[in-house]
Amino acid sequence: MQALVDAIRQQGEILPGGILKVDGLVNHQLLPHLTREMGETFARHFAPLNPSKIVTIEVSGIAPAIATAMVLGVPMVYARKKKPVTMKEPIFTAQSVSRTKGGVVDLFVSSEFLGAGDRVVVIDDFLASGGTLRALASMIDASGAQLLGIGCVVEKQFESGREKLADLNVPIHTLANIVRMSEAEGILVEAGR
Ligand SMILES: O=P(O)(O)OC[C@H]1O[C@H](OP(=O)(O)OP(=O)(O)O)[C@H](O)[C@@H]1O
Ligand SMILES: O=c1[nH]c(=O)c2nc[nH]c2[nH]1
Repeated sequence: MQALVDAIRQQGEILPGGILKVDGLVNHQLLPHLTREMGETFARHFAPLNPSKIVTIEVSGIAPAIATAMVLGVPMVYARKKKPVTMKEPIFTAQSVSRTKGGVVDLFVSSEFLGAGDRVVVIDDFLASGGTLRALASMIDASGAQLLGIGCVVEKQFESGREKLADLNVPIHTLANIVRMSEAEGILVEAGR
């Protein structure tokens, strides 16, 4: 997605620990035209799989996920990181490591909104080590739903998440790919894959 690649080139910043800051378009401020195009692009890519639901993780996955769900006309469910009193049992849960806040986080999805018969496409903001998507995939599996594919806005190729998730046997589609980044070289970003 060329507009996203251009925006990352313009706004992306390298932070310590191999973190790419794109707060101006993905993780703090959202740009409607860019978010809409993300949704349209994911929807075009995954529509042939005929998903019944889009699943993501709060908080930064929500915007691209709802943009995709709106085009496809299916519900979007997001895994919560704190269990509210309203959440009905049984609940599917897993743990992941937050890359931007540190520490282990719990993920919760109620069986009220995910279960056997659901055909799921997962949409998230970042594919880095793949740990968060692994955790979400385990919850989808536990629910009896079928995982059809994974879409991420930004892939950090140098963290090899795609290879680590290969055993899930589902297509992974990303919109921008960070091949590598360093203070010396800057951010080498190309179209997703
Ligand atoms: O592939 P991984 O190494 O697991 O990294 C990707 C995850 O890291 C971020 O979550 P984080 O908790 O940092 O942020 P968020 O609250 O902004 O969604 C991002 O939203 C992905 O879910
Ligand atoms: O804002 C972010 N920047 C990153 O580099 C990253 N990696 C995983 N999750 C991330 N979130």
